[in-house]
Amino acid sequence: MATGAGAAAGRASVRPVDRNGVPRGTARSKSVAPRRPPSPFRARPAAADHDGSADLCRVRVAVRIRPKNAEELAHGADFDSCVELQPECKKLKLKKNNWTSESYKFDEIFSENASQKRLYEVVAKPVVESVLEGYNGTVMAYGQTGTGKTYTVGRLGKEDPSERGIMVRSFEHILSSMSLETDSVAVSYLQLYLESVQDLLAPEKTNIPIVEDPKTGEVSLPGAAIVEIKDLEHVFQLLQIGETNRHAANTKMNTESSRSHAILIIHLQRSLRIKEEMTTSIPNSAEEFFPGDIPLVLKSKLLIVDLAGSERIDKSGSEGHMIEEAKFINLSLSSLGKCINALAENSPHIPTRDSKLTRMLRDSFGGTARTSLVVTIGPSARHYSETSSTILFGQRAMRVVNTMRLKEEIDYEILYKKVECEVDHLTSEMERQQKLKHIEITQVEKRLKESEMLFNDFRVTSSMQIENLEKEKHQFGYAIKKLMQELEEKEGQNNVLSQQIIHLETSLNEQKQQQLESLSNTKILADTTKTHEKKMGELLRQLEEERSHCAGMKDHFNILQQKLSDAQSSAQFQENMACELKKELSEITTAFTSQLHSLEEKNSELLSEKELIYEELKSTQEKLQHETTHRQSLESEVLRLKQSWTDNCAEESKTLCGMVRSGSGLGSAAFMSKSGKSKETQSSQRGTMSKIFEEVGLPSVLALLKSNDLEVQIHAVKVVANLAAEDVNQQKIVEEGGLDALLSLLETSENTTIHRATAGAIANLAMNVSNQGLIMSKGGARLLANVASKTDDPQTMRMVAGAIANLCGNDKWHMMLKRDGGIKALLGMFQTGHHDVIAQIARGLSNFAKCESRVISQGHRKGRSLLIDDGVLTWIVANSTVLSPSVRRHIELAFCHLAQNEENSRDIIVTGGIKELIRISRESSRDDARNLAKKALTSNPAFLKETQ
Ligand SMILES: Nc1ncnc2c1ncn2[C@@H]1O[C@H](COP(=O)(O)OP(=O)(O)OP(=O)(O)O)[C@@H](O)[C@H]1O
Repeated sequence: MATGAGAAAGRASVRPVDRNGVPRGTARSKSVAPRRPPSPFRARPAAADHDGSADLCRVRVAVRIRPKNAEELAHGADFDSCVELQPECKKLKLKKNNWTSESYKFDEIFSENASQKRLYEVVAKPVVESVLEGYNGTVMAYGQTGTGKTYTVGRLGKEDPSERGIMVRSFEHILSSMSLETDSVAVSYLQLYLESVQDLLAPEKTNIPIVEDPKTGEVSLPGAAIVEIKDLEHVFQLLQIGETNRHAANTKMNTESSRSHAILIIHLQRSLRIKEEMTTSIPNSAEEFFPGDIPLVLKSKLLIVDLAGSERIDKSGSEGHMIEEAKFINLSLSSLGKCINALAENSPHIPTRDSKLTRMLRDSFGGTARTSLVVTIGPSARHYSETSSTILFGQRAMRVVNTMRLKEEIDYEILYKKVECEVDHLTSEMERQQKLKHIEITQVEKRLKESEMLFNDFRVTSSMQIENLEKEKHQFGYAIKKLMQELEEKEGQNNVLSQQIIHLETSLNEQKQQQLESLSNTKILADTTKTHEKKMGELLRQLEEERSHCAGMKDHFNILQQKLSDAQSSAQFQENMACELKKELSEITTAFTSQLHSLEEKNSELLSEKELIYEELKSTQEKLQHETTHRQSLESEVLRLKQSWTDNCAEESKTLCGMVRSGSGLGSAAFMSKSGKSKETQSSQRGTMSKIFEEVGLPSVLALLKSNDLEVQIHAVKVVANLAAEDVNQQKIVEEGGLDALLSLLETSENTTIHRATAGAIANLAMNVSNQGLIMSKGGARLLANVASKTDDPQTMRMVAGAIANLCGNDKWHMMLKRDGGIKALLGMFQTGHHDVIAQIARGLSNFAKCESRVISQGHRKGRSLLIDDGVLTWIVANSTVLSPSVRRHIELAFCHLAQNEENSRDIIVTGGIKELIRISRESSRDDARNLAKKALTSNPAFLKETQ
């Protein structure tokens, strides 16, 4: 019950819905199931509808009437119907008497013939559809005890699918609408019993704290088991486990009355991807970081609540511990009623914190969930006032308006994984790039080095070559110069020779002239001429030689010149080559430098990208850290509040209990009200007793227990017995010595009426746990057993059996109870054959076996059952089938609890109990007994061997 509707904030993004239930400003994801047309149950306005925008979220209320049961059919007018249905106009008439009636309009009316299927489709299906779309939802059954809440909500119908109730059908619907590959369905199953939240799937977890998020108002139970669902078979298993662990009892109003509120929470988680075009209210940073691909989850919860029935203790016949249970049930239901009233009247204060039930249902009434309520009623006029108050509750609930909101969250887990993946990917990419870069640099460096070496080699060889060429050139130059000189010298010599020849020719000619002139000296002249001619021939030959030598020299000079020019062109070529190599080297260096630059740029880009991702990762981690710290501080705040609340509650509950009891009056004295007297006689007797009590005071009344006058003694015991039915008096009676006086009367008196009334008083005192210890330690069980062995009065036996049955409900005293003969006495009273006595025996054995089984399963005790030595097993096997059905159901349950202890296997087999176990597993009318019997038959190796 939300005290403020606009409390949504924080991590989850909460979007309001439009008139069709679609979140405003959001395009729906493909993965979300398309909306179905609204069901008539959802759309049809009711008498108490509010303004248009809230209509869709008003709590929807349907009424279902149970068919008459065997008792109602058997009795006549007393059980006449007080309800007249007009389903066609969704109205019902409640008849106070033949002339006064009132008419009420609801969202739907279901007659006694309405099928489970139709009820699911009209009441629960629209809520389940909303839950599949991401909203929270609640389906709840409310009504008087025995009017069909569990039938409507929790019926398993494993064998007969048409019998299936809302829980099973919701799972069928959810599992057929979801893909368990991408989405998940999980369940928690809890009971609220005596104001303690217990896990029905892990019963060792008790007192589970209820935690409320102060920002969003979200209620959670972090201590409860959340079991992921695999398939429908798994659902059946879990629901059966829950049913077996749920507290139930046999009351006058319902043989299988639920003594706790059962709350099934189905957690759905559906994956979404928000695409770029979608407008979301997810933080911008996330969208910037993962544009167009933000992992989102729609988380929703469906609460299916089977409330324990409201009951009038006097009517339901609750006794002992059951009275305590009934008080807690009524208290939490009255808190729920107060919250509904406050919400219906728009009161500024909603007393949500008054009970754990209202705290757990905070979101269902006045919160963000779509809520449907089935109010169950019985037809009988005998229960007119309960039916009327149930109907008024439903009418008020119809005025409660919820504000449905869609809750979507960033899937931080997936986001975190995604970021991690991205970082991993980038890191490995960066490392890869760095490796590649390193390889490239190494290769380029290697090539550069090789080129440098080549270049150096080339430079050395070419400079050597140039040097050689220079040398050669120099040598050639020198040789040419020398040749030229020689040539010049030869030419000089030639010139001298030519001049000599010219001179000789001239002188020859002159001599010839002279010869002509002097004929006498002809001979001498001829000789001289000959000598001269000879000399000239020699000179000509020398000249010729010189000339050919000169031509050779010229050729050699030409060759040398050719060689020089060749050497010069080779040096030019070498120089060109060096230039080209230089150019190539500078190109390689430039390319390498630019490659190096681009790699460095890429590297710095990758580094800054990595830094960005790290920052985002850091902020996500900080967010998570912040969330965790916030949650921890909330938990400690809740613990602190819980402590102070518990302290306050202790005070308040005392007061309230007193009020409830005073409402039920002395008439609720369980073991005195069945005396067969008329109501008027009882109430006048009660009046007289209270008067005596008020006027004379408890000490004086207790003193009269020791009176010598038998009549006075009888009246005093009756007064004490009636007073002992009230919790408030019990402690005083014990403190003033009343218990001692009663036990002493039981021991000393021989009077049957005294025995009966005293046993009744002790039975009433034995309802209280602290008194049980006193009764046992003062030998009460032994004295009760003694009376049982002496009396043949069925009413006395009923009181004695009732007292022992109450003591059986406390495992601390089991050993002593057995030792003092309590169990034997219980079985011994069976011979009376009186139904009421046998019912108490059955109740006692069932209490004993149930408590013992619990203690053994929790490992606090070992060994075979204490009941076996006293012959209980043999008795059960021999008698269970001849007992009346209502008694047999208790006995079957007791037997099944005994069968859970493997230490009892041998005795069960020897006494022929296997047959009985098989019979119970097939025929028992109690689902829990059938389930326990099946469990024992399939899990106990000794039984398996026997059955094979
Ligand atoms: N619509 C129905 N059709 C047939 N039988 C029904 C219907 N409603 C209830 N019953 C029967 O009535 C009996 C009591 O029903 P049920 O146990 O569901 O009541 P309840 O309201 O849950 O009671 P309590 O609050 O005591 O647990 C059961 O035997 C059940 O099978």
